[in-house]
Amino acid sequence: MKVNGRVLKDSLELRHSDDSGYNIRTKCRVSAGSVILEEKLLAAAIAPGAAQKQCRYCLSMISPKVLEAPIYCSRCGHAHYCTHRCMKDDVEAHAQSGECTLLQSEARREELGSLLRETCLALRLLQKKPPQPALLSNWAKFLDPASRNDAGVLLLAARAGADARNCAAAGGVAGAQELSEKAAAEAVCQVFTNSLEYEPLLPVASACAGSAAHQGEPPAVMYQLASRFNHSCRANAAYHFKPGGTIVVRTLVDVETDQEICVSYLDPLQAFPARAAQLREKFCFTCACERCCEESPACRPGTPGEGGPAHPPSPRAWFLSAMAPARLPDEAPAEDVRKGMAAIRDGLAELTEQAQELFLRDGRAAQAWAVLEAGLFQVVRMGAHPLHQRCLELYSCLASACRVCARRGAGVAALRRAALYGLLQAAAVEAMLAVGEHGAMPQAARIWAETGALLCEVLAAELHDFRQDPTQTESSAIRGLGLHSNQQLSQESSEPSMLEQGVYSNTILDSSMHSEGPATVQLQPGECLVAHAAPHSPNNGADPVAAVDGCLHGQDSHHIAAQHASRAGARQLQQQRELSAWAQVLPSDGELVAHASIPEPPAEFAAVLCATWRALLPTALAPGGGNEQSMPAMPCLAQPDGANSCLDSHACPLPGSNVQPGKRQRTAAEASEGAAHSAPAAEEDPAAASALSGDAAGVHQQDSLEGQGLDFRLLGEPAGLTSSHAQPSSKATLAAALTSEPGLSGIGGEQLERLERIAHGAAMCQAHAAGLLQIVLGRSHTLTQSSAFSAFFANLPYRQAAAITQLALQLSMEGSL
Ligand SMILES: C[S@@+](CC[C@H](N)C(=O)[O-])C[C@H]1O[C@@H](n2cnc3c(N)ncnc32)[C@H](O)[C@@H]1O
Repeated sequence: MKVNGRVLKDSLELRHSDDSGYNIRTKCRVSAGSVILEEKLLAAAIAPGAAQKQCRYCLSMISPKVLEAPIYCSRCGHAHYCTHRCMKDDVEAHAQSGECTLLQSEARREELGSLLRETCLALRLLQKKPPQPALLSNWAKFLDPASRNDAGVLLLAARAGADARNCAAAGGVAGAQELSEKAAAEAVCQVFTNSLEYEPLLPVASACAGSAAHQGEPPAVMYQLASRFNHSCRANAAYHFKPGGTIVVRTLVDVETDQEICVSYLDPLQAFPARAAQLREKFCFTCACERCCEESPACRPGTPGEGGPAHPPSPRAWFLSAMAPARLPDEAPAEDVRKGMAAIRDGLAELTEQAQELFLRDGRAAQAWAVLEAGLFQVVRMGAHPLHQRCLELYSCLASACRVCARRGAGVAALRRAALYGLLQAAAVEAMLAVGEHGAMPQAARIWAETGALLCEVLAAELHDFRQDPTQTESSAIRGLGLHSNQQLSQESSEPSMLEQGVYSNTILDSSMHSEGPATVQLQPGECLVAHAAPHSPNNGADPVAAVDGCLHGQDSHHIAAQHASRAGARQLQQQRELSAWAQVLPSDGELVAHASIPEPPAEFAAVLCATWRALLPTALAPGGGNEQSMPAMPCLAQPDGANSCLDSHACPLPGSNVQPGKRQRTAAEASEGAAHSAPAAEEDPAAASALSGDAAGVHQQDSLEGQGLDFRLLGEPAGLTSSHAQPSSKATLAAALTSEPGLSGIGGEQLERLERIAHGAAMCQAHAAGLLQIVLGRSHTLTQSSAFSAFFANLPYRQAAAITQLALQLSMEGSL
């Protein structure tokens, strides 16, 4: 290995620059999907929660058989192994580093809590030959109370580590050397700066296993070289792990000679504030990557209040945060436009927080579904573009929440709803790729794969229902009575109400921003998967914010489109010189173009997904459907002026909003009272009760896109999911597989066609995921029936699984592979 211009891995070199310390660059052009580094572990440590489940040496999960007769270090009792061989190979490092001594002390283990993992890793790092050049520790920043309020905790870890090592040395452990607190503190900081989390199945993990990401903290791992990649929120490389801890780094796009190679330390789908906060809190640095420079408020056009430099934002940043305060006249003063956008931004930010709290932290799926869905439609009506980055985060949460509700008893109709949100999420992440955010490719692959898996689940549930009752019509399927119908949402029923939790805040409502109709979204005939956002022309040319922050406005026909199905639309955009007003602020041509090396979806993509969307939509239940009693009572959000009518009752997503015209609805305050007295809305309001009960008369159904219930056109059209009316060609293999399944011979034409559409959509999602995964993970992970992909189909009867897998395989071959 060489440093400062010397060769590292044939094509890589580690260079020092003053502003970002060491970074890794290519010495030659590298094409997308190339392995640029494959490296063995330098050191690893297991999180306390996983101590008995994962091998401390090779990091693999310990088999149930071994767990019956565990293999562990008899001194500390906390180092578990998968085989005697692993224990033998680890014995020296475990003892010499002082880790064994540290783990023997119950008091220390408790004192350190989750920091035990980092402390053990620091000890193991110190036991190795120090990597050269020395690893960055960011020591001054980590231990400065001004930049980190838990600096004291790091010192605690350092002290505990040093004590343990000194005890081991004093106790005569062979090879254990004394350690100063200072050296231990520096090693702890090096761990915080350079370690990675070992998640061997990612990015396929959450798609395949679903639960892997939620099984507690993964091991922390360090590498000589791989730990030295700088971060970018628009990374051009991504890593994954092989069993045993070896890391593989692959380029996501073509990388030119001498270009820096960066990976992402976080989920790049997050909006700028969340990313910035995470990097600051976890790594103590302010990201200086290209994307952050484009998205940070400091880089946005100057506004009187914000004082940033007056230059236009990048088209990408604009596109992914497009919004148009609705109901503002063309000549609205810039101040009104600004206020409108601020209200939308606040609304989205609040919903993101609610998603974090309700679902991710508290696991309240039903409440999260109801609250987020209501809020989402509201902010979209206020003018947020449905492909706004923050909507993407909400779709993700809604898809998971609906899926959890389906499992807890809301049935197949909730599962269909989950699939709708899955498709929206996938469309939004595809939009990111289409406008050049290639760092999101691993996430895009995972999301397409998950959406495919969700569609498979819908299919399996529908087939199950059909077998149970072959006479059932679609309308009985609507009630979602089939799948898991005897399970209640009991886990949530005893939870405090949303209002008690204070989740109903009206801060996202601003009376001036209420919209009568959807934000202006224009579709062109025949376009497939086209996302549009029409920027408001700068009506006061002096204020670029008004122009640039993209007020979508009716009479302003300039629009921007990213055609996801074939990236031609994004390319076309540059040529659309009718984008005159927008063109004034576009920094340069060609920025809204996907990287040429990103795989395009298979040819029939758009038509198939639109058909799948249409097949799901009429029978996807609104919140509260399916399993009535324990679903949350959902009052309509009150308007700030105290009026108690629903914002937009013909399209209100909430149960209870489909009451007779003129019927008084409950205010949030009344609902709060009702909730506080644990009197379900259902008892007070027969219409709401009927909606909650899943009764066909009361359920929000959408018999067609014109349905009176929740109008998904608002989201589906701009995401391109309704824009193709071309019928995808029928796949004979699927139809044959479906009709030949035992118990399905009597399946009717319409029902069969619906199921085919869903199955075809599943295959298409998997095929596109496979194309992306081939870049991220390599050819060995290409879709095959024997690969991990088969796990998606675990719920399906074998023949459908085989037919879909085969079709997906064929499509991925025909398509981008
Ligand atoms: C794993 S190290 C990367 C290698 C490091 N540059 C070095 O000199 O060894 C991570 C540290 O590099 C710096 N860094 C990485 N990416 C950065 C970015 N996008 N912006 C600013 N600093 C960054 C931060 O100090 C961060 O804590």
